[in-house]
Amino acid sequence: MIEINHLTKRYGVLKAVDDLTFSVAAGEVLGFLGPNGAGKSTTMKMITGFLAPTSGSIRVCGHDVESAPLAAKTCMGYLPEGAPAYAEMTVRAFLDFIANVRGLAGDRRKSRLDDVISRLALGSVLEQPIETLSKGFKRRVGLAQALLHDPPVLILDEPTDGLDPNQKHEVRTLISAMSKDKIIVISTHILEEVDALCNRAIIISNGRILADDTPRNLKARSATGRLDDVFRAITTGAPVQGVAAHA
Ligand SMILES: Nc1ncnc2c1ncn2[C@@H]1O[C@H](COP(=O)(O)OP(=O)(O)OP(=O)(O)O)[C@@H](O)[C@H]1O
Repeated sequence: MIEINHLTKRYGVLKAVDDLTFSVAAGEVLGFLGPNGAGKSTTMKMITGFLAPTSGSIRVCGHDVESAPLAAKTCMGYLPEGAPAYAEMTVRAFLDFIANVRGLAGDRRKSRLDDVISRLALGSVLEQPIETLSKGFKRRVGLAQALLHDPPVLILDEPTDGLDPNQKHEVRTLISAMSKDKIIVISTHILEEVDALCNRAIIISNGRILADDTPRNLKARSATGRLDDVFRAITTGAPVQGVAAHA
C-alpha cells in the first residue's frame, strides 16, 4: 500500500506538488499522467525518498518514507527519469553493485540476477560499459536495477521513453506480467500505454489532482472514447469536441 497524505513540494515560490492525497493498493497499476511540468517526477522522487516533501507524509508498505527510509526503500524499486546509471561500469558490474546495495547474497542473488538479465534480455551486453549502450538498452538496465530485489512496489518514471516500438511492447508485456501481485505506478505521456497497462489513472496539473478514475471511465467522458481528448479537456480546461462541458 502507498498512502500519500497532503503532500506538498515547493521549489522557492513554485508549488510543484500541491496538497496531494491518494492511496494505491496491491494489484493497482496506476498511470500517473499530466502535462510537462505537472509535478509527476517530483511526486515520484518524494515517494521513493529521493526528495524531501515541504509538507505532508508518505507511507509505503506501512513505513514512513521520512522516518523509516531504509525500510520504505527496501520495498520499492525505482526507475528514475532518464534511467541514470554509472556510465563507465559494465552492465554486469552495475547489476553486481546494485545486488550488493540491496543486500542480495548466495542462491537468491544468483537467481535474481539471472531473472532480470533474462527478462530484460541483457545477456548480449553484460560486458559492455553502460555509456556505450543504445538508449533502449540503457532503459532496460534501469528497469533491471529496479526489479532486482523483486520489490512489492514499483515506481517507474516514463519506463518506455526512448524505446523502439518492439521494445515498448516487450516492456509493457513485462509490466503486465508483474502487475497481479505488485503495486505499480507509471508516469507516461503515452496514453495508449495507460489503456494497455493501467487499471487506474490519476491526471495532475500544476501539482493538483484533476481526475482519478479507471481508464475506461475516463474514456467514457468523451463521445469520441479517446483518452487524449479527455486528457486535453481536463488539463487545458478548453472545450474539446466530444467531451461533455462538465466532464
Ligand atoms: N530542482 C528543481 N528546482 C526548481 N524547480 C524544479 C525542480 N525540479 C522540478 N522543478 C519544477 O517543478 C515543476 C514540476 O516538475 P516535474 O519534473 O515534477 O514535472 P513532470 O510532471 O515530471 O514533467 P515532465 O512531464 O516534463 O517530466 C516544473 O515547473 C519544474 O520546472
